[in-house]
Amino acid sequence: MPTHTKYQPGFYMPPEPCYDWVQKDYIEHAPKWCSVDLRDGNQALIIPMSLEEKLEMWEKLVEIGFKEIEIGFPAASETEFEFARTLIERNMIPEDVTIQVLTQAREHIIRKTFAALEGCKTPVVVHVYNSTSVAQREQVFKRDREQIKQIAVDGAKLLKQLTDEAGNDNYRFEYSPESFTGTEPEYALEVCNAVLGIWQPTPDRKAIINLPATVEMSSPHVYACQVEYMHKNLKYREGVEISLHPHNDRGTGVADAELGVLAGADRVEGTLFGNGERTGNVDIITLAMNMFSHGVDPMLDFSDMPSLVEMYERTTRMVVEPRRPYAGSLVFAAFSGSHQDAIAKGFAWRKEHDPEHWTCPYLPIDPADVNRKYETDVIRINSQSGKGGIGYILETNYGYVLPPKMREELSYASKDVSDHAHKELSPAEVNDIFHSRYVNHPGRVELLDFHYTHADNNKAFKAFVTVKLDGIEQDVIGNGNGRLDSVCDGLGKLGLRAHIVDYAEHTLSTGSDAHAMAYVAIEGSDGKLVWGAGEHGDTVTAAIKALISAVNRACSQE
Ligand SMILES: CC(=O)SCCNC(=O)CCNC(=O)[C@H](O)C(C)(C)COP(=O)(O)OP(=O)(O)OC[C@H]1O[C@@H](n2cnc3c(N)ncnc32)[C@H](O)[C@@H]1OP(=O)(O)O
Ligand SMILES: CC(C)C(=O)C(=O)O
Ligand SMILES: [Mg+2]
Repeated sequence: MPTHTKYQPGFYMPPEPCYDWVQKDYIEHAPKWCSVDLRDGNQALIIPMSLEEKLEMWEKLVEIGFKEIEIGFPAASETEFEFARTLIERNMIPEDVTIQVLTQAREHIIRKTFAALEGCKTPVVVHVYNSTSVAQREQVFKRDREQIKQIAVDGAKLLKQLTDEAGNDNYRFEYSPESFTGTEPEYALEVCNAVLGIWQPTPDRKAIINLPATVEMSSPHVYACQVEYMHKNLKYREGVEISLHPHNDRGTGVADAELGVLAGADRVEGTLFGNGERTGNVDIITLAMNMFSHGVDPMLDFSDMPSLVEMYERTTRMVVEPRRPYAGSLVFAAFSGSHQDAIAKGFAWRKEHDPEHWTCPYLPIDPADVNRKYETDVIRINSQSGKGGIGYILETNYGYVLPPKMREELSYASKDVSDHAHKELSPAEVNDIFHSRYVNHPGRVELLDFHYTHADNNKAFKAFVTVKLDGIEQDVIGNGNGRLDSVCDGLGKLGLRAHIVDYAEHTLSTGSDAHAMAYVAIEGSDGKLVWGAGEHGDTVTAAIKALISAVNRACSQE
């Protein structure tokens, strides 16, 4: 039987209070971003990307606007090494993009890494790491604090030496106390300061100290305190960029990054859609779009999310789950009635009152900003949907503006269909339900012909109507104050109930043929409303057809 008693918190709070970050309410400008898709993302795939796939992903990352990209772990495999060589030899690295490579703090691996970089003229970050956590010191390296610090120092020295030998002043350095979150903060600080002592960074040639939540071990506020402690105590702070590298083991990688930036970090390493080891690296798309939704320019372009999802799924063989923030197929979808109603009203309100800003209920951003479609992605119909949604679907897709009470009735009818079929209804299916129930509805009465005379300055109408009633042709004359009224009178003379309670009409602005739509409610034998709709090229015919549809439906209910 599994028991929680074998677990205990494995993290360490800083030795001094570090809570300044609490007083900041949002991130005011974008941090430096570093994509680690081609390294941390790639090393966690069932089948790592091929050279061609890495190249395609690289081009997309550049297009999105990443200025720092960890391209791989060149000592890991031939593909990784070749990828670095390909970018360099084919001059594929834009001048304003810095490539970054990862190496363990081991001599032969560092040397191989430098070999992969030979001849690179554009800026490079060489990123070296060793684990500093209590668990790894004891269990993996079996070395004490001084010895572990020495691994970092030796690695840092070798990076500096090889860079000096090659005369590469376009190289900068990054150090990660890997498993930082399982390391005592004061010890992590000691190791990082020892590394910085070797590199002696300056504001002109900054070093990067990366603080990975290699395994996320605590609530995000603890990580924020750890980051703030490093921010306040690191030596050479003016010459150091503090970088975050959250993973997502507890599901709060995004919160780690956001609080870590508030706590003083300058830079964030992460991946598209949170790809990466185990539960993934922090999702840079979510971080960037969270800023965007606060009105802050994230300096990354995610304006075509569907094509990004397509490229990512193809090259990594991973899946973007439907509820992945800003990107999943369902993240803008409203099935439930009250949400649909609020969104439809929000759209209308924005159009009329404040087209410049986005305050729509239930939608944190405008779906169009990530190339998602209002027509298909937002209001979707199933058994949880309501009249607001049905009205929106029919209006936006087909131009039908149903009277509110009719919308309500149609929404219950659609709900029923969806409930019994156990499926979502497409706009076309909703339209079919609408047509088959209401529009030009057949029954006992069929309109064959009509014409009018009018008198008293259009205040009195005489309708001459020819119908087939139960298959027998009949002529009837009706009088009334309006055209429809006079037809009602005529139908009444044939013994049909045709007392109009509600009426609406409009022309259809969409489509090549100009059409008219009319909606009529008459009182049924039980006093309830019976609706009908008529669609025709001519407004008056549409109205009479709507009336006859309602009459036919009322007859069939008697
Ligand atoms: C949290 C992270 O994402 S870190 C990045 C992890 N990514 C990867 O490891 C992917 C690429 N790695 C690889 O392809 C391989 O690990 C290689 C080619 C780099 C090295 O492979 P190997 O030589 O077989 O060694 P391996 O990686 O298993 O490491 C084991 C040895 O290195 C030591 N070691 C591991 N990491 C480090 C480090 N950062 N610094 C110094 N020594 C290290 C271990 O203590 C162990 O030492 P031992 O041989 O004395 O027992
Ligand atoms: C190499 C380091 C930065 C890493 O990927 C991690 O600690 O998660
Ligand atoms: Mg990582």
